[in-house]
Amino acid sequence: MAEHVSDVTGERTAGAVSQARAQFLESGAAPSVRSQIQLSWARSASLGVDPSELHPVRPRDDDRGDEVFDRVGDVLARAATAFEGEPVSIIFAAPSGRVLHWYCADAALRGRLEAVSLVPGVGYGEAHVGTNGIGTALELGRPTLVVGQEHFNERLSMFACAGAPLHHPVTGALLGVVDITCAASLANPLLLGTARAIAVQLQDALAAQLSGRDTALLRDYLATSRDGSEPVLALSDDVLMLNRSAQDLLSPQDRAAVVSRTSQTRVIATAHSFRANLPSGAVADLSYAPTFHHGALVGGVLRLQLDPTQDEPVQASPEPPVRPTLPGVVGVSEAWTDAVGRVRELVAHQRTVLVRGEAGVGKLSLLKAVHFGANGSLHIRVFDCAAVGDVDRWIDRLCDDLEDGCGTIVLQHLERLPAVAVEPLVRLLRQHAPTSSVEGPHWIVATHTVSARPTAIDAVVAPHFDATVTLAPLRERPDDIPVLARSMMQNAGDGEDVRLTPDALAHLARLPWPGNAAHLHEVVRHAARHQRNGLIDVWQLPEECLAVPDRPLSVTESLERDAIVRALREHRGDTAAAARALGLSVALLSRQAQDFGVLSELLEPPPAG
Ligand SMILES: Nc1ncnc2c1ncn2[C@@H]1O[C@H](COP(=O)(O)OP(=O)(O)OP(=O)(O)O)[C@@H](O)[C@H]1O
Repeated sequence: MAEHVSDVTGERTAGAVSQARAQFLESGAAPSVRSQIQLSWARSASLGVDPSELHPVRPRDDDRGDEVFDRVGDVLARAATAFEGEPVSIIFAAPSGRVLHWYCADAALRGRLEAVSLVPGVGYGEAHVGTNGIGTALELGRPTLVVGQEHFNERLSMFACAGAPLHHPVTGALLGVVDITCAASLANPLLLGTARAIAVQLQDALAAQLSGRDTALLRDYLATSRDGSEPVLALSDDVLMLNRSAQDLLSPQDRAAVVSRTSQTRVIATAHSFRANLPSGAVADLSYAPTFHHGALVGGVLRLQLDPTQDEPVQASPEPPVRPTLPGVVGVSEAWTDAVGRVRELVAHQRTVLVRGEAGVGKLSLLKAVHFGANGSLHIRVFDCAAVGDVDRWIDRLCDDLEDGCGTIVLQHLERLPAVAVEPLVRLLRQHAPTSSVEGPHWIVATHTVSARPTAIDAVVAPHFDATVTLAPLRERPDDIPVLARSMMQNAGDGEDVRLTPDALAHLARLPWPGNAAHLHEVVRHAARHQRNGLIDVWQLPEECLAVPDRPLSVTESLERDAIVRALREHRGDTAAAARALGLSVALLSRQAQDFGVLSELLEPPPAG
């Protein structure tokens, strides 16, 4: 066997490497040098690296090295303090070989490093400067020591460099390299062990930044999609990963449908298969394997095949926008369209109208909508009866605006009118009635939130309006709920195409909505803010939608309900695990879940299918 001459400590050996290098530069071969150096020299020569002079290049910032350095920089800085006062430098470089950071407390060494441009921003890959601790470790993907004349470039032969690559703790992707550089005369095999130990510390720091749940899911995903030929997805509540084959195969709509369909069966803690019809018309066969972390279900990995008879996914057509009944409002129920028709007609005939209904039912929205001009202008002035202040001045302002004749006066929240303002307002309504036939839009309408018991407003003020229109609560016009929810989602998506699945829309239509449209609006906005893949299914709706209590809940009870729903959702219907997470007994959790009207599907995983 040829004697390898790279024993880094021997004088005689250093001379032999020098000779081998000269031989290589002359003949292109140097059999006596260890093979990894010989191959690196060959690569350097074929890349056209100059063996005598350095030509520093500054590679473009095309890798994610800075981002990685941000995450491990503190650990590296701490490791570097161990070398304070020593003539060594610790360098971190990106996968491209671009030096990102260096620590060097020794002024003389610093000067020598600067002389060879071994400084941040400069490329030290093999393609830039030939064989060296940074570039060759990156090329080989393993710790590498390069000493003195083993450097391809003569100018670097005064150094010894030990490079240890930094790999992603889960994916194994190359993220950079830690290099220790010192004078060649100080070369020591321990340099390599030290560089490797620092790289391990950095990798541990990266691992600590990953949650155990994510790591478990990622590991299963990588194991399943190893050869990359089969479409694979991994998903949990927070993560969605697709390999290239899955990305190529699925249109965004099909992708969202697969995720949605899977979220319904993810509560099942055993591997299972199912079929799904996709928006493109294709049929997908899906095999799902759950992932566990410390015994808890965290998500799972999905292998997918499209039915071979339908292998050409068709682009799904976009969901048609909801057509508003009037500008800014939608509704299809008879109750809604009747109310709109009556208000329009009364306003057109300059009659004073009182629009009654529960809180948040859409009284003001309806009045605004009927007053939108063709040019988008709004011809109303809203006076909030809850903010009257000085009654005389408030009535004066009302009169002025009526005389201006440039719009309808809306008295919002008439039920909150202070008692002292009742009589002056009644007087105004009486005076106003005869003038309502005068040309110009100057009539009065009001919104009135009804309460369980009649109030003074019902008895004293309401009779002075020409007509009353009552807008039914949402629970009495469930047909409006899906159109309202879709329209609200179109506006809440912030430019993104976010949708509620048909199941989610149907589920929303079954809920009682004590806060009416305002309540629904709040829920839609919350769901849009927390969505991850553009499609919101029943299980991604806010906690309150997954429980239907048969009585109003107190604030504390609502918080308890949310915690129970969250835990059941997180543990995929495993009541024992959810109870453990909440510190409750299973019996108490079940009792409370029942009391709060938690959907039974959350307590019993749905069957696969
Ligand atoms: N028909 C509708 N179409 C679209 N959005 C609606 C409709 N009805 C109500 N909304 C929305 O519901 C919310 C509440 O509506 P609005 O303020 O008109 O209710 P309200 O009955 O006047 O409430 P309150 O009496 O509590 O002040 C608003 O965000 C509004 O945009």
